[in-house]
Amino acid sequence: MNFQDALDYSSIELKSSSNQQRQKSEQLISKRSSLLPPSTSIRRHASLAVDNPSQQLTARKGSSSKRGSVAMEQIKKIDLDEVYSVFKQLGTGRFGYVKLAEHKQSKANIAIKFFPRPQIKQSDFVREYNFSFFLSAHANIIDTYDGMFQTNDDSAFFFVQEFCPHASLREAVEASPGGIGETAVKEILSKVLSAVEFMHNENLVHRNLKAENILIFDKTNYSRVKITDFGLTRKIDSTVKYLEYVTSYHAPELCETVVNEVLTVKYSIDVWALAIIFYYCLKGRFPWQKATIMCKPYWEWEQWLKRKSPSLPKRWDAFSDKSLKLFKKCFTPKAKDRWSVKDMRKLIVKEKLLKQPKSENADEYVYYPEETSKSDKKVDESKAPKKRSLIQQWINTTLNTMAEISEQVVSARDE
Ligand SMILES: Nc1ncnc2c1ncn2[C@@H]1O[C@H](COP(=O)(O)OP(=O)(O)OP(=O)(O)O)[C@@H](O)[C@H]1O
Repeated sequence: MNFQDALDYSSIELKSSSNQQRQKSEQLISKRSSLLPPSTSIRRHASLAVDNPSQQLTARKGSSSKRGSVAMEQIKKIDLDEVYSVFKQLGTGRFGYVKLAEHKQSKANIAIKFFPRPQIKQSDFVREYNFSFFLSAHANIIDTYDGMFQTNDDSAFFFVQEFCPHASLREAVEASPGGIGETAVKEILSKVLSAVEFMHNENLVHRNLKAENILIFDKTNYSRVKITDFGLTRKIDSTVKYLEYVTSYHAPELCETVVNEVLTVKYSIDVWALAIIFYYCLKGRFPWQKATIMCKPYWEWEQWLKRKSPSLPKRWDAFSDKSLKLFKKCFTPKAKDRWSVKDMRKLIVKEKLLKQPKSENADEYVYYPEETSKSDKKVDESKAPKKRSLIQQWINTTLNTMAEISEQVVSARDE
């Protein structure tokens, strides 16, 4: 079996045509991966990855034992240029950068994820490697090859992954500003949800699901789609510090940044991010910048959800009733009431997602001012008092919140 065969082999498991085979593969995978490592474990047979990635990948897929030693030990040093020809940068993030490289011996293209030292702690690198390696058993999770290394000059830790020759979901959506369409969404999301469901079954929460971390290997029919980046992955119910930044993917409970406080990790964090990805793929934009009442589109959604506002904002118009049901169940501020990934998958696979094919003008906003034609004006005038009162409500709520915050700041200062 050559390297490419080994890669293909890795993706056969959940892609077999019959359901029976698929169930069998799922059982096999879940049996193998119930041996997830403790967060600081280290594997001992690191040199294999450098010698021959195809052999070690095949070995890993066939291996029944995956748990390594728990002790921290010296990570093997490698002369990078001896083993790999390192080419262009594929991407960069907060924790490191990913480069395209060729494994000299097998001539296979691979991706190397670097973690610069001393900024990145060894324990963080080891944890990410372990999660990445052990989760690779799933067909919709990036393959990580066996072995943790550091460069000879001590400048970085690194591990090796399969290379995705195409772009991430983010680039795919950016290339289709009105959304990538219902068929593509079903294909992509069913695979992403299958991968996340697998993680949740293993009591793990990804915590960094976003379009950039969904890699598309096949742009024509989206048959190979994989999730990546397990740097923030944690066990369910573990406690973590609040992140220092907030993005459009973050649930409301993550946006209430409280300095020095900790947060308990829950599956509902992933569920919220997946619903954002679902919206983003279908519409080509995010529903809001941040899930806080200071952000008007989010505030409007919450008002509608709490039945304080009778009308759903226009930007939700294109979605079918079933999609709206999904949003109601996933975009609820009460984290414990949110749907599971399994519920999401069932609905997305089975149901109609959009009301009708998107027309160019169907989309209102989020960040653009709305243009009203003369014929629309009549209708708008009749609705004007309601709209004004909603805006007034929003202003009042925002002002009240700001007043509360400044009171807290003043009392904290006085103390
Ligand atoms: N195997 C791969 N093949 C091709 N491109 C990749 C691969 N792995 C990562 N990338 C690209 O590199 C980017 C950064 O990788 P990754 O998300 O793993 O880094 P990170 O530092 O953990 O990022 P973040 O700040 O999001 O946590 C990805 O968004 C993706 O576009």
